[in-house]
Amino acid sequence: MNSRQDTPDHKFHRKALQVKEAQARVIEYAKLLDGEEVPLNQSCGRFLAEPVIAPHPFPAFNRSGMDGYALIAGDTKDCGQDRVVWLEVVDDIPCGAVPAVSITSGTAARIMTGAQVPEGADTVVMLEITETREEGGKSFVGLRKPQQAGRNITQEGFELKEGELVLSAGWKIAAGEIAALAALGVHTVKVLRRPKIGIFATGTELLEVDEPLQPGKIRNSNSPMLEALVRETGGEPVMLGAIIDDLELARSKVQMALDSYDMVITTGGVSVGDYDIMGDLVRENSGDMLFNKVTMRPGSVTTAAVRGGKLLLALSGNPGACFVGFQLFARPVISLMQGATLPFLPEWTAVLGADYSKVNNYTRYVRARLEFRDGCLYAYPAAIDESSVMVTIKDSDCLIVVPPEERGLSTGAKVRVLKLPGELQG
Ligand SMILES: Nc1nc2c(c(=O)[nH]1)N[C@H]1C(S)=C(S)[C@@H](COP(=O)(O)OP(=O)(O)OC[C@H]3O[C@@H](n4cnc5c(N)ncnc54)[C@H](O)[C@@H]3O)O[C@H]1N2
Ligand code: MOO
Ligand SMILES: [Mg+2]
Repeated sequence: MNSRQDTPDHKFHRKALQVKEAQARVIEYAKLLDGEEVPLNQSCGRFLAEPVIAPHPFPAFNRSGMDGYALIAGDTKDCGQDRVVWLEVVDDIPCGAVPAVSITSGTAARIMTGAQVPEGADTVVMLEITETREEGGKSFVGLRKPQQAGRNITQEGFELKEGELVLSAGWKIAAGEIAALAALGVHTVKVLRRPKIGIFATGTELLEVDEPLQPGKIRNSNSPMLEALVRETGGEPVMLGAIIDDLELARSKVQMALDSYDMVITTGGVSVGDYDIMGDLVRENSGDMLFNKVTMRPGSVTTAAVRGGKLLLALSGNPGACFVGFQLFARPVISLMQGATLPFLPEWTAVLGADYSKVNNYTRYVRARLEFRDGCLYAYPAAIDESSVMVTIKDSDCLIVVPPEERGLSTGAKVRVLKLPGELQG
């Protein structure tokens, strides 16, 4: 293990990358995963592995939009307030039935909303403007107003033609997509596999969440946070626990995780301290290293490496830095692996709701709360947002991007914000 005496100089000399450049380096390793069939009711939030083509028109038949009578509009041209035209009712078509006969001049069919319009009929007249009579064992429908052809009928294929592209590959499935797939009889869907993300923490100070507090120790809050973040991003977290600050242990854990999973995320031990073993581990095989410093705060020590084509993202142990590091680097990779086309956090413009005075030579990602007021979006920076602070992560729905060396920002300033996933808190 390192001691202060034998700390090599190069440990301190890190080349800092801009966030955009660091993101470009990691997303190169976001390889698209293979597809898998899932039942339709489990496909929400997944990305299609292949396009969906309509196997039949939708609707599949000319559909009545009203409860009424299907008839030929031309038959009603001589109608008037005092001139009722009577048509013989030759069929009764509830939803789900197939018309028994075609409509010819002088006849009509009683029909319900959603039922198949019979051949020959070119309009449906709603019940409310009709009258009926029985005569000689026959039913008749009477009309006092001329009707237009084409009314209250949805043509076959109005929404989708047979063979039409319904959803392209890479499309994210939500409720509307599920409705379309269900209507077309697509009961299993080929989606891209969820990436398996191995997660472990390093730190001799770490206790399990269910352990009683001990002097000098803290509970491992980053691992469960990362687990939730991976899940939120559509990945499948694989929890590999926490290890003490031991280089040998970390090395074998990283190797095992990279062999088994699509990507590995660690937290802790990436700075220059005596026990920052993850930093050492990545540096010892420096050919694999993508970066170990980024011009951002929090998370300047965020480190990434590639081994066997797989990405190892070593995030800081400081909770704020761990969170921001995930959002900027892990999220786009996990999203791209599933076929997402917009993998980065959406960028919005907001008005700063309170002064922000911290100045930095790196870009700052400030946790903030968004609020819509009078048609305007305001961003309120968290009262405490240091890298080591955990408690205000829960209060934030965005990260304000404060450019480097900005001389402090005043209330009312226009700011760029990265919108975090989820609803705005009330
Ligand atoms: N001499 C220097 N010291 C530090 C520098 C520097 O440039 N020179 N950078 C600072 C910055 S910036 C950060 S950020 C931190 C990064 O620390 P590490 O990533 O090496 O993380 P640790 O040393 O392991 O822990 C830092 C902090 O976070 C707590 N921690 C760690 N793991 C967890 C976890 N799983 N759950 C909750 N909290 C965790 C840990 O106890 C420490 O308090 O370094 C600065 N130092
Ligand atoms: O990495 Mo540290 O979070 O820049 O403060
Ligand atoms: Mg450290």
